[in-house]
Amino acid sequence: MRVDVVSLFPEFVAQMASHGVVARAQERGLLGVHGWNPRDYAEGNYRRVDDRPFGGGPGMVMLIDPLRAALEAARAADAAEARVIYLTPQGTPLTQDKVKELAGRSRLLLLCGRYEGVDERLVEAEVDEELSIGDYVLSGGELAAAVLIDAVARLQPGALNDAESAAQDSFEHGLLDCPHYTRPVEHALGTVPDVLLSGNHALIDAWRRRQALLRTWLRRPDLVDKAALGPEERQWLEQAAATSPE
Ligand SMILES: CN(C)c1ccccc1CNc1ccc(C(N)=O)cn1
Repeated sequence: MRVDVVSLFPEFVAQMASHGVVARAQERGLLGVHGWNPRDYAEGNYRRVDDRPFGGGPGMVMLIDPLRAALEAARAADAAEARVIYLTPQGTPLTQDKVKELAGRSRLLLLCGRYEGVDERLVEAEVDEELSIGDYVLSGGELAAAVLIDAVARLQPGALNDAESAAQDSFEHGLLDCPHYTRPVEHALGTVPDVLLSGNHALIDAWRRRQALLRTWLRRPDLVDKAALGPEERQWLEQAAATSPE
């Protein structure tokens, strides 16, 4: 998968892509991340990339032409068609299902806004979809782009080894993850649930699934409704709900 990022701080995203799973995915040729700075395409000796908003008000708006030129340069760098995504608080909330859909594409072009955002005419002409990583405001779209890059990188076949993909699996089924424990067994902070020391993997898997279900039910009931629970899991939850102190 190729990801091009249009940003006034391309080194920001390149930095994030040079660590951990994303860096390894790049080393394995599973992913390529490329930055494009609109300032490199800005005219005039001040190389303006923003200007004051029509209608007045505080802040600045990103100019169309430097962004458009950066987008065109990014498109021209590879023959594959790119899905153009604008990261913005006004976007559709990003979910794991959307991440899975995007991870299957061959090319993404991420537009990162700064200031008060981008001239709407550029958005209408160039953007395929607007996505938000959550209901909060950041000083730029770069962090949101980094989140999206990380999430799609993990889903590239060959990006994760078996242990890491286990961590991925929990949310894959729309549930929260179960608790995790490691050495030592005895600690001032407490002990480890016996079942995890039993070596009985059927029991351990059942315990983990129930813990994930219980946590999801307690912390994110909205996810329980969406998760495709088996009849036995739904029945178990009803029992837990009946006995839970809540
Ligand atoms: C400067 N702002 C407010 C802005 C305004 C319009 C577009 C982009 C930005 C960049 N900021 C962002 C971007 C994304 C998210 C998110 N929730 O995905 C939060 N903030």
